[in-house]
Amino acid sequence: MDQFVLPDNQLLGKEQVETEDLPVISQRIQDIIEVLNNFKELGDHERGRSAYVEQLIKDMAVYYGYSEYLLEKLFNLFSVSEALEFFEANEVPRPVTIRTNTLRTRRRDLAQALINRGVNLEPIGKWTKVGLTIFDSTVPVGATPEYLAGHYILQSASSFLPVMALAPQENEKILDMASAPGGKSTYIAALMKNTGIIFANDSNKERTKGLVSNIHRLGIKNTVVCNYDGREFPTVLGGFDRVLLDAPCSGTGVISKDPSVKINKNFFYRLLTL
Ligand SMILES: C[S@@+](CC[C@H](N)C(=O)[O-])C[C@H]1O[C@@H](n2cnc3c(N)ncnc32)[C@H](O)[C@@H]1O
Repeated sequence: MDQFVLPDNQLLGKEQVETEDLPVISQRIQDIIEVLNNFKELGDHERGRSAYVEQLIKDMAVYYGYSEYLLEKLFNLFSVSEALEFFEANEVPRPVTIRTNTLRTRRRDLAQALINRGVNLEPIGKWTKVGLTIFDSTVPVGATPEYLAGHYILQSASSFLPVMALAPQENEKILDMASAPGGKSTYIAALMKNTGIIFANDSNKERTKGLVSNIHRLGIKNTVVCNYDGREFPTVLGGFDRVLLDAPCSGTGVISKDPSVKINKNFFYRLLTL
């Protein structure tokens, strides 16, 4: 690499006023990453590594549209190249995925029924026997007769994992402490084959409406919906075999669906008080 020189403040001011020239910024991001990966040989030791990181955060904030606040948090979590991969991945839309409701049908039968309706799909991967990825469709997947009959639920593949880790067993007593709209509770119910009992709780009454509607649509009979602040549970009811806590999150996992998370600082502050 030719010697890369960090821009001074005068040049930066000019750049911002004139254009916010994205190709220039993109090139500088690449250059700074290269310098940071081999700072000993390529870096300006007088200005130090932190000057490069500071500039990188500023450039990435402009290029990818994040607040500098969130970028700093992410840089504390990831290495520079991991952070770059994360930002790039968030620019690519995630495929729609669905989970077969095994209380109503088998994945093979569901796949065939949807293919017959013009849905282009395939199994998500070897790690799940219930998930399907939808590539495209001539019909709205949230309104097919199979959907309305509860043969599947639209659910991100990553949200199957906490339930798989919970590994609920038939006839157990399980608490899902923050459960609305019920993607995970209803998967737990399916794995328990509608036996035992699930307490599907959420502190937000309005959100429990969606939960109740999913429970009805998917034919679940082993679930009691309740509306407490999860922290009250030890005094409400106990003796659970397993407890799932899917607490409110920062939303950074759904940036590709909801780019407003990139600049939503308040949400982070609220999480700090949980
Ligand atoms: C990530 S969402 C849950 C998603 C759900 N587990 C699913 O798979 O569909 C977090 C939920 O926590 C609920 N929540 C927030 N604070 C809570 C509290 N103190 N007690 C119980 N639920 C709470 C929110 O209303 C929200 O529905």
